[in-house]
This record gives sequence, structure tokens and C-alpha cells, in this order.
Amino acid sequence: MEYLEKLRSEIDDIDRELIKLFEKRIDIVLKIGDYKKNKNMEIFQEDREKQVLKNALSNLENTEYSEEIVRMLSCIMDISKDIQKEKI
Ligand SMILES: O=C(O)C(=O)C[C@]1(C(=O)O)C=C[C@@H](O)C=C1
Repeated sequence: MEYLEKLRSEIDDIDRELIKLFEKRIDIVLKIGDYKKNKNMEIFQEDREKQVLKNALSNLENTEYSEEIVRMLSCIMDISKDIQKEKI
């Protein structure tokens, strides 16, 4: 049990960091949303999304996780687009 608790505590620490970074990311997504609105740009930017995924895969240490990373970032970018649609 101690072992499981220790691992869960590690996950809690990682989640805390992820949430902090995610909040920062949302702040920036909102600024980009404002910019797009002012410039009459489409919310969905296909080339940029491809670049985000490419950057992420090139930074990956364990390539076994490629599919999971693409899924995670695609989900994050879907949330970004929802935020830009809802809040701006
Ligand atoms: O770069 C942008 O244009 C953004 O709005 C950010 C972002 C992202 O979450 O990374 C979100 C939506 C776009 O389709 C592309 C990228």
C-alpha cells in the first residue's frame, strides 16, 4: 500500500505542474483568440496544429508514447478551439 501511495503522490505532483502549465496555456490561447477575432482569422489553424504535433514528437524521449502524445495534444487543441469559440 505504501508503494501505491507513493506512486499516487508522484502523480499528484505531476498533475499540479500540468495544471499550472495548462492554465498558462489557456491564458495564451485567449490572447490568440482575441488576435484572430481582430484579424478575422479562422479559429482552426491546420498548419499550426501539424507543427505543434511535429514539435512535440521531436521532443519526445520515448517514441513508444508517440500515439498517446498526439492524442493528448489533439485533445488539448480541441479544448483551445472550444475556448476560443466560447469566450471570444
Ligand atoms: O496557434 C493558434 O492559432 C492557436 O489558437 C493555438 C492552437 C493550440 O491550442 O495550440 C489552437 C487552435 C489552432 O487550431 C492551433 C493551435
